Amino acid sequence: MNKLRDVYFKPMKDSIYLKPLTMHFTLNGIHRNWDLLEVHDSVSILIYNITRNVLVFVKQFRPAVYYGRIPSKDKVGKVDVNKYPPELGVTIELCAGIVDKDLSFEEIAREEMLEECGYNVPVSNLKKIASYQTGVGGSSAKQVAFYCEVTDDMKVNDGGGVEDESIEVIEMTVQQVNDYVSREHILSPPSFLFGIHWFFRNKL
Ligand SMILES: Nc1nc(=O)c2ncn([C@@H]3O[C@H](COP(=O)(O)OP(=O)(O)O[C@H]4O[C@H](CO)[C@@H](O)[C@H](O)[C@H]4O)[C@@H](O)[C@H]3O)c2[nH]1
Ligand SMILES: [Mg+2]
Repeated sequence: MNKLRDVYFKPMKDSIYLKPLTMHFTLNGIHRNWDLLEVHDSVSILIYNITRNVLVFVKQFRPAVYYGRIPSKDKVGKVDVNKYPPELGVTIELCAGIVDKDLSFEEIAREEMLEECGYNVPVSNLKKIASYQTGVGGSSAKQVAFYCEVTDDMKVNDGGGVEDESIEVIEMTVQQVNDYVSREHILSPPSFLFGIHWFFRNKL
């Protein structure tokens, strides 16, 4: 259960995570500008626990999602968290992480599985399923998606992420995932949908 308080929005100061800039260019003889954000490349991992036949996901509060779900008029000043509870910003996602170290995509994926989900898995268990561009409007980067089968004896801690991350590890059966993705609005990113559909197509 997330307890949220003291929420307000301010313009961004210098960030080590996001670098805003404007690209100036001439395309087909027409001069144009495009505002964009530089972001990190990333990995995502679709985890399937073959001991109990469940898919393993992470559930977490996403500030950007929460922000997007509050009407503009109520974004001014302190946000009324009774009117806008934290659940508005809680997503279900694949285990995933940014490439912010000088490691291979596989090694980053291995680390994320351990930090976020508590599974200690050899790199050789990771199967690359795709590589694609995230975003494409305001920001874009490469994401490498992996599939990884795990067993209960690979679970060495509760997961939950590092430092101030507040991640809940959840498990869903194929039937539960099927019900979840049949909702009218799915509070999950496209990488999650991609992974699920890849699994339905290739593993069932
Ligand atoms: N943006 C930002 N602002 C802060 O103030 C800020 N303060 C700290 N951080 C740090 O950024 C890192 C983000 O965590 P991850 O490495 O696990 O990456 P994810 O956020 O899980 O993102 C992945 O998964 C998503 C889909 O599931 C995809 O869309 C992304 O492409 C993909 O990278 C953490 O170390 C966190 O401590 C901030 N990050
Ligand atoms: Mg993550």
